[in-house]
Amino acid sequence: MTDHSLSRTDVKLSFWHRLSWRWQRFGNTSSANSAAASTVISTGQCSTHRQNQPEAVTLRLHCTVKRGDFCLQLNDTLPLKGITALFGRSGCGKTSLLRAIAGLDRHASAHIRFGSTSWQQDSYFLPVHQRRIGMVFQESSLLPHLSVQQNLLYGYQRLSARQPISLKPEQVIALLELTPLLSQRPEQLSGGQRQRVALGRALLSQPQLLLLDEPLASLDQQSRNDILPFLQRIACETGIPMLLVSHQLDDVVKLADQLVLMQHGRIHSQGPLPQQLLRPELAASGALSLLHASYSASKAHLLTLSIGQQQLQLPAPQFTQPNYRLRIQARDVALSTKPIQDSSVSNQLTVTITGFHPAPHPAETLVQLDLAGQPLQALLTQQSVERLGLQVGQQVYAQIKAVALD
Ligand SMILES: Nc1ncnc2c1ncn2[C@@H]1O[C@H](COP(=O)(O)OP(=O)(O)OP(=O)(O)O)[C@@H](O)[C@H]1O
Repeated sequence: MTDHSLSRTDVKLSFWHRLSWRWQRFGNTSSANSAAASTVISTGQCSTHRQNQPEAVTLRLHCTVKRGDFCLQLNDTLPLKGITALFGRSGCGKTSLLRAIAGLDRHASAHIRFGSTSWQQDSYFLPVHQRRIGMVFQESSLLPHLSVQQNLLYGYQRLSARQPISLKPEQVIALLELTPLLSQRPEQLSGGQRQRVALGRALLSQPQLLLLDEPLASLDQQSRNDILPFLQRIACETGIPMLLVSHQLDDVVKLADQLVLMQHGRIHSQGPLPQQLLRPELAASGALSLLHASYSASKAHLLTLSIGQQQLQLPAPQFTQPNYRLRIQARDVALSTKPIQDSSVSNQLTVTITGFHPAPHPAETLVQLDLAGQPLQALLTQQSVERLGLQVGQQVYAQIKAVALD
C-alpha cells in the first residue's frame, strides 16, 4: 500500500531499516529447459530476453464493428513476437478483438492479414480451422469423456495430411510435463493442470499464432504461479507468437514482451513492455518498471547483476541464469541528488530524470528515469520533488529498496 501521508524522502530512512528484498523465480529454469531442450527446438536460455526468437510476424487489422454503444474500431499493425499482452478495462473490446482475429466472429468490413497471408478481405474469409491458430480460454473446455492423452491427440489426429508437423506429441508432453497426467480424465485435474493440457492441445494443432483469452483468470494464485513458467517456456522453446488477454498487470509484467493497451474499442498504444509500463493509464494498476539485467557474479549467497556499467546485488536464487527480468515497484525507488553513503541500501544507481507524470494520488508524482537506456520510474510526493528541486535532464541517485526477480 502507498503511504500517502508521508513524503518519499521523509520516510526513506525507515524504509531502509526494514529493507526487504522480495524475489521470486518462476520454476526451476535449469530443469525447465533441460526437460524440453532434448525434444523441442531449443533457443537456449531465452526465458528472459527471448532474443533468439524468429522475426516478428505482422498482424494487420482493419475493421469497424458496431454493437449498440460499443464500437470496435481498428486500423493497426501489431508486430507479434514472443508474448504480446492485450490489456485494458473490462468491456474495452479485448475478447472481441481476439474473436475477430480468430475468425470466430465474421465482420463484413474486416480486413485481417497475418504475415503475408490474408485471413479476411472483402468477400474472402478464411475459416477459423484454416487459420492455424491455437486458442485457450478461461475455461479449458477439454472433452470430459476423454483422457488427457486422448484430449491432446484429438485435434492432432485430425490434421490434414498436408499439414507440416513442427510439434510432435512427445515434444509437447515433455514441454508441458504432462506425462504423469496422460491417463487421467479432466475432472481429476486441478484448474492449472487442465489449462496446461489445453495449452498442449492448442500446440498440437500446429499453430502459427496462439490466442490466449485470460487463461489464468479462473485459477488461484498458486495455480497461476505454477502455470506461468509453462507459458514462458512455450514462448522460449517454440517461438510461436502469443497474444494474451489478461486483467492482471502483475502477470503481464512477468510474461509479456510487448504490451497492447486497449481503450473503448481501439488500440490506444502498443510497444515494448518496459516503455509501455510508463504510460499514465497504467499507473492506477500500480506503477512499476521492468529492467533487463545480466548475470555478473554469485558469491556469499549474493547475486550480482549488471545493468549497463552499473551493478545491483540481491539474495542469490537457487539457480542462476544469464539474463533476468527485474520488476521494481515505483514506490520502492527513492531518489537523492547526492550519493548516500551511510545507508543500508546497497543498490544505488545513477539515473537521469526524463520526465514527470501525474500519479493516481494528487499529492504524488511519477518521476521517469533513464538507467543505462532502460526506463525506470519512482513514485515521490510532489513535495519531495519540489524540495529536491528535481528537473528533467538532471542526474540523480536511485536507491532501489525491493526487486522481484523472474
Ligand atoms: N455478442 C455481443 N453482442 C452485443 N454486444 C456484445 C457482444 N459481445 C460483446 N459485446 C459488447 O462489446 C463490448 C466489448 O466486449 P468484450 O468482451 O470484447 O470486452 P473485454 O475487454 O474482453 O471485456 P472483459 O475484460 O470484461 O472480458 C462490451 O460492451 C460487450 O457488452
